[in-house]
Amino acid sequence: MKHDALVAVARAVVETAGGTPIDPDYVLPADIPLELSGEAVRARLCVFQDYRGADMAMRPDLTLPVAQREAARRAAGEGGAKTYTYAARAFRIPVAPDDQLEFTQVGLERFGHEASAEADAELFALIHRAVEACGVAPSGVIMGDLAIFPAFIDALGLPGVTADLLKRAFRQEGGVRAVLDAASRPLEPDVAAVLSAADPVAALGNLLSERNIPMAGGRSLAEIVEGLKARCAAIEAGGLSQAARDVLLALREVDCPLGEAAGTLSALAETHGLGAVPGAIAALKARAEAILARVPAAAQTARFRTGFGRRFTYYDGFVFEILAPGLELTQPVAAGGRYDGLLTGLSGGKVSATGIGGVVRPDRMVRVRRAGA
Ligand SMILES: N[C@@H](Cc1c[nH]c[nH+]1)C(=O)O
Repeated sequence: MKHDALVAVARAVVETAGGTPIDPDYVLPADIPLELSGEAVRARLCVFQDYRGADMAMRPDLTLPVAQREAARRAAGEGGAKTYTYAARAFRIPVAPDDQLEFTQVGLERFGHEASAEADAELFALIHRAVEACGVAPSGVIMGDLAIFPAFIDALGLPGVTADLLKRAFRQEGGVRAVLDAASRPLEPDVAAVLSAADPVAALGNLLSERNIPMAGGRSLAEIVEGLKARCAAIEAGGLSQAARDVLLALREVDCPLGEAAGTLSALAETHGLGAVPGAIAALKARAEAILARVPAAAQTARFRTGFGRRFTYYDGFVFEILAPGLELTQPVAAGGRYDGLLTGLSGGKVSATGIGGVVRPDRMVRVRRAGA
């Protein structure tokens, strides 16, 4: 089957969820994807300036422009539960020579439906079915839950600044380790001098250029200064106990078959005497059971990783990627997850509604099928 035939097959599966077809704005104000993409996607955004000199971006996915439309619809006073389906173009600078900058995502976004283990499992099963209908047998599924790490942080009862710093650090690869290392030693004198300067952002810029240190990772100087201030506050608040460090390091490492995830996390919480985590773990357990009931093959293919889920920072619960033979780990054939806080964020707090969605990538599935033929 050629690309367009796979698009049609995937689309037919996705449309069994009902809903309205949509093809929203191609171009977004750049700050929306810049703020809501994780480092990996942020580095791959297609950004340009328009005639006003304003930074704009080609949509890197459909979730953002669809959610933007939905936030506007709700802000205009409309409500209810809504499902949108699409087979539409997205734009990212390729990670590999065989990926294209412009590619089609076939998927759906659902707003205002009850958030539950069943709803998560239903969405995952639908996307999994779309992959299978395209003739691709998933070689692996990676799942995460963005609610787990914050629940452990809250249960540890850390000072507020430290807890916030760690929750933010979790969103970056290697971030938690860096905070744990940094929280145990005082700020380097030249960094402390930057923070006490009249204009810390300018002082940081000078320090970096004096030392010939390039900017990497897509963060602005102002964001780096914010991070340093938070780190400073966390150190002043007493850093982290050895017990807290042990839990967080162990938590970060959890990578196990989906069916074992809840047990592994409960054991970790119990070993460290953390009483307040069971709610988040029970939600994970119910979801894992619902997924394994609907997609029995996931018992062999699906793994849970605490540290997974950083492609977009709008995710705040269940998140997954489906992998296929012959493609890199960075090239999933399907992905999705829950983002119950996104509409609130996009509307500046004017509206709120649950959100969940997922996509498949026919361009990658064509290559998997060709390689297997
Ligand atoms: N937009 C995500 C997938 C997704 C859709 N809905 C929720 N998640 C991506 O491109 O990876």
